[in-house]
Amino acid sequence: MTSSIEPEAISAPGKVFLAGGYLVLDRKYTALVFGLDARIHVCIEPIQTKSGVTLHEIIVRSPQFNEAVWEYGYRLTEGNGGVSVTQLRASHDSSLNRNPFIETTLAYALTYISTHLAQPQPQIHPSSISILASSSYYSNPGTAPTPTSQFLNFDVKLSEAHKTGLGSSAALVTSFTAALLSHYLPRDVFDIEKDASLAVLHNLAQTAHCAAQGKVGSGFDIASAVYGSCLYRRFSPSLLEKHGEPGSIDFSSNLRALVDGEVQWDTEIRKAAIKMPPGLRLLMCDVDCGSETPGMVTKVLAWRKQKPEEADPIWDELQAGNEELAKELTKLAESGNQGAQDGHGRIRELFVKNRKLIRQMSKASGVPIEPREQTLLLDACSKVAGVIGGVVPGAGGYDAVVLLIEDKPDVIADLKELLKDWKVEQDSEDAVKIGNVGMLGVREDMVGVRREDPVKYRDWVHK
Ligand SMILES: Nc1ncnc2c1ncn2[C@@H]1O[C@H](COP(=O)(O)OP(=O)(O)OP(=O)(O)O)[C@@H](O)[C@H]1O
Ligand SMILES: C[C@@](O)(CCOP(=O)(O)O)CC(=O)O
Repeated sequence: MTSSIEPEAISAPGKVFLAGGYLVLDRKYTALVFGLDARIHVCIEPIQTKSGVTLHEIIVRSPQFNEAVWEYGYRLTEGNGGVSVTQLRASHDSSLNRNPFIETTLAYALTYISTHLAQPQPQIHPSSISILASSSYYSNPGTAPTPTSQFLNFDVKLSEAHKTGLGSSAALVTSFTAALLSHYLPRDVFDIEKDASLAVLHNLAQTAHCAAQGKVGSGFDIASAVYGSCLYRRFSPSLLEKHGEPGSIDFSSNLRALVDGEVQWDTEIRKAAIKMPPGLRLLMCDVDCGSETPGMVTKVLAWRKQKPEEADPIWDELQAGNEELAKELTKLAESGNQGAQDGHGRIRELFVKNRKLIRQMSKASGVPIEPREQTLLLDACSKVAGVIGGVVPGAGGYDAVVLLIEDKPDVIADLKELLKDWKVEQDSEDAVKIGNVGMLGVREDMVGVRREDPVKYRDWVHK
């Protein structure tokens, strides 16, 4: 079998989590996730070596950031342990600047690839990989190298970039995995246009992301990076507890069985269950102030365990509200926005009701999911004509708000005017000074992972 010697490029979308944060960590509940038109692109091409020279090296670059180059050596391990990856130093005394998402994804994807190539010595040729991200993933100002450039140069190190919370690691792991599989496997084994290959991609990206992230998430962000907007029910966490690590005995065959679905995945991804009605759109506002998701998750789950009698009714009511919201949006979309005459009354009510439950959850758990500052912001935005409703997305906190609005320039202009001088009153005891509130240039996009034309990235790849 021969793999592609042509460059390949793949992109995957970011996400906004409209409903079901915290609930979705439990398989009894679901989440409503929209993919966004902010994407992470990965372009891969072979490194040409002089004849007779055998290199086992993969170079990864993120050319929008300073010092963002990671070089890896790779080798097949004994005991069916798959491919192990070692980061190489640029020089003897330079320190390692690690990127756990790239390193882990590389080891998992190369291991899976090696199981499909000629045994006992699968040939994986050296390659060079470039990562390019839409500017809305980061709030740092950037400059366009040319007037028509699709991407910005941020001129900071990746560690200094301010994330806007659109799920950069999930979009990266998904597009990176898809680019490696498309490049190293023949089309009849992996073809991103085919459903069976999407399932392989989902399972592999989910497994690698979970390993790199420390097994904290529900996986909704990988599901939407692969499939786009969807109603999501997570997989059982026990699925990802037994495969071992790269280099451990039988990792290779365990991973192959897991990814190919020999071990049954119980994830539910329903694309048809969510749609955006024509004439409406999502709009995201980035609040220049961060929150720590893992710490919030730990606290909310601890409270739920301790006080199920308080938490369970909130979980059940929120789930009912979330399901109805998905149904209303889909019904409206399928009717071509018929029924919008009442100003989307039922959808408005559902936003209000769900927010009330989220505030109850915040108060009872002591976690600032919709803190007062965000309540004030959401209330003010919701009063702007043409705004149907809004929520704190995902885990909530101080990071962002997402609004459902009529897709009209006037509505956006009025919101811009409101946010221009937005300030939080400082009279409450817990007042956290939320910074500037900016609008992110993103909206929902139903499309998941897709193939791109590598020519688009030529200037960045050969920078
Ligand atoms: N352009 C990029 N190039 C290389 N690595 C990146 C890039 N963007 C993100 N990453 C990797 O993803 C990590 C950020 O992932 P993390 O899960 O913390 O945030 P996120 O997915 O954007 O946010 P959230 O889960 O809040 O939506 C970075 O530390 C880096 O390892
Ligand atoms: C709290 C949680 O349910 C959602 C987190 O969403 P976000 O990363 O804040 O968009 C965690 C998860 O599902 O992984």
